Amino acid sequence: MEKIRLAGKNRSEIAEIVAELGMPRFTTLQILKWIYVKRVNHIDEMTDLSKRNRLFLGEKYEVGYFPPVDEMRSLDGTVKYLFGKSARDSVESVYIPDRDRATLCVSSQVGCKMNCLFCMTGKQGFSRNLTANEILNQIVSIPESDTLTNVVFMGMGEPLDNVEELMKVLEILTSDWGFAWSPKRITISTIGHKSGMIRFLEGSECHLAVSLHSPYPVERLSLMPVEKAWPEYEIIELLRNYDFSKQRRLSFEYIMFNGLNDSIEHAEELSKILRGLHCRVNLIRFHAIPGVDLKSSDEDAMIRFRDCLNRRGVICTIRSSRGEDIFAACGMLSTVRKGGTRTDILK
Ligand SMILES: C[S@@+](CC[C@H](N)C(=O)[O-])C[C@H]1O[C@@H](n2cnc3c(N)ncnc32)[C@H](O)[C@@H]1O
Ligand code: SF4
Repeated sequence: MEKIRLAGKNRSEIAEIVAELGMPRFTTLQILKWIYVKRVNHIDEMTDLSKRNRLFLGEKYEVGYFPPVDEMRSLDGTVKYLFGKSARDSVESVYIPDRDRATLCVSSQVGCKMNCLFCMTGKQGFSRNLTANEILNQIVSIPESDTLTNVVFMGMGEPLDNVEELMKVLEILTSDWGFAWSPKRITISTIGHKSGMIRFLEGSECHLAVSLHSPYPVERLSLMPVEKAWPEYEIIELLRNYDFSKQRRLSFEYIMFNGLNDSIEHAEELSKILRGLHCRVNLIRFHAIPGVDLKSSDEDAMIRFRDCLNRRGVICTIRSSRGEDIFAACGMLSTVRKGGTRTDILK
């Protein structure tokens, strides 16, 4: 029988297990420390639990961290890791070192329901949500885990479409019984999933990035079917109810498509719809994907767009592209290859 994984469980879930096994209440904090502070791999290593309790616990449970099954290293130091049991049920995470920062871009779903025109993950359709265990495992099980300064949910999937598991991971990362990280080290990127956004904004202090890509609803709809269910105007109005002027940061992601959304009129309209919001805009180069007839804007167009927004009082930066030689850049994560094996996945 497969054992239940302890990693990914929050304080109240561990307390329930402790009660179920008739262990003393203080064991909850001991177990949490072993899983999230010491990050041991085996229950046997939890040496301040009695031998009998370790035995009891080990009958049904395991710690549940597991290493990546493959990796690919870029010339610029970026590393792409693959997690999962089979080619069709895998996800990728990307480790991005940059001077004094080391960021991990994590996945939240196998595939995605949202079907954005320009996204490789969207093309593969939706398979399933990752569990809190599988999300957290990406952060703990890479060799560089101890050096991480930031985590961004910008890998495969829509994190707010898996909001309950996401919230559990955020609780573990930011609680003093867990990793005790500041929420400022964590950014969630969303297509603008309205109900998930409300849950996230009310229940955490982490940063939010919203993928916008056009200030014009009809144009956005042609790129992102989600515009129909959750129009950008509604999302922006919703965001006006929250305070982003202090610790918590709000940003908008904007992929620059040549001749489509990169004109000065677009920049002007964008500055209008964001007026009064404490936010910044990140411009992203489009990474071409097979079968999609869109091109990235060139450097000059991006600089013009950025400067126009900055002149209008909207802080705007151009995001540097990393790991392109190993297809680890934004939106290029997709492990599914028809009939592929795990070894061809990373070729
Ligand atoms: C892969 S998504 C995951 C998070 C979430 N689902 C979202 O859309 O914000 C992370 C970011 O990558 C962007 N992206 C997707 N495909 C891309 C591509 N081919 N080139 C550049 N960025 C892309 C998305 O628009 C989004 O801003
Ligand atoms: S861009 Fe985000 S929401 Fe859209 S298909 Fe890709 S992962 Fe899903």
